[in-house]
Amino acid sequence: MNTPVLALADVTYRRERKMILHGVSFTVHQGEHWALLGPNGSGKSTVLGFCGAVTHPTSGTVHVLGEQLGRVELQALRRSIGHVNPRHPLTSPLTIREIVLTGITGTIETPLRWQPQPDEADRVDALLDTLGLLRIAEDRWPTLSQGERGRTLIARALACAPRLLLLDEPSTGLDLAAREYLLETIDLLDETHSEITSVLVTHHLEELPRTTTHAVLLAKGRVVAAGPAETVITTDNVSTAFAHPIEVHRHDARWTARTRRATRPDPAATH
Ligand SMILES: Nc1ncnc2c1ncn2[C@@H]1O[C@H](COP(=O)(O)OP(=O)(O)OP(=O)(O)O)[C@@H](O)[C@H]1O
Repeated sequence: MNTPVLALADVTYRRERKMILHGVSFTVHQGEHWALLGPNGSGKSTVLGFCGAVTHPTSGTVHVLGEQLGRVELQALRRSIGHVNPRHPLTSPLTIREIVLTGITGTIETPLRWQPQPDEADRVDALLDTLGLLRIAEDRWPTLSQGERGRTLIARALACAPRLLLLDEPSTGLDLAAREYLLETIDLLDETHSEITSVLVTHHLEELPRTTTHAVLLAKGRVVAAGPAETVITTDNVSTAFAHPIEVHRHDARWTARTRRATRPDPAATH
């Protein structure tokens, strides 16, 4: 078996005397698409911080792209990781094309006097095309819809040709049509960038792309279940994680969740 893309083994994380993660373990292999699920405060962002080589665990081990955190220069490792953060801290009114180019420089703004090489410009154009942004490539960030911003940030994350793509609640703030377009775009990456491994964080099962292969369900800093999506995202596991009776359904590779209603006597039934 190939070296895992991510391997968390018995990871704990403590901040200001508070235990945030208690023995989290899961392993991600190349080409898999993982979802990190759980209620508010369950530890999803903290786990994503390890996946992105941003934070070190308090104990346990984290291997990212074969390197153990704590024994490797994080900056170098991060160059192989594309991170889609909906709170992208851009302040200047860059165009979509300029923003995607900052994925190559690894910066938020365009570096002074930096010009892309012809092959880099071509790569960015190809990404703009894949993500349906070529026609509006000169539109500027402040004028973009949330959906256009989401797709721009995915193109930016892919510009450095990453091996691992992290998507932190990419559907936040999107209307129904924009969410569906974004999810279709993420599904398309399974064809256009089949070598990429991804981890997507969300609270909502409806926001899981069809191409999701695996999931980790967290609650209060512990793993409720981890593994193939269809064995993890079940009525029982989701109800346990969210401490609420939730009924989970899967149809056409998409998930839905709603409160499980107590069975009431059928008034039409005869006794
Ligand atoms: N630096 C910190 N200091 C103290 N507590 C922290 C720190 N970072 C996170 N926490 C706490 O750790 C817990 C897990 O936080 P985390 O942001 O990882 O959860 P989450 O599942 O991503 O939540 P949400 O869905 O609300 O974004 C929360 O209770 C949070 O308040």
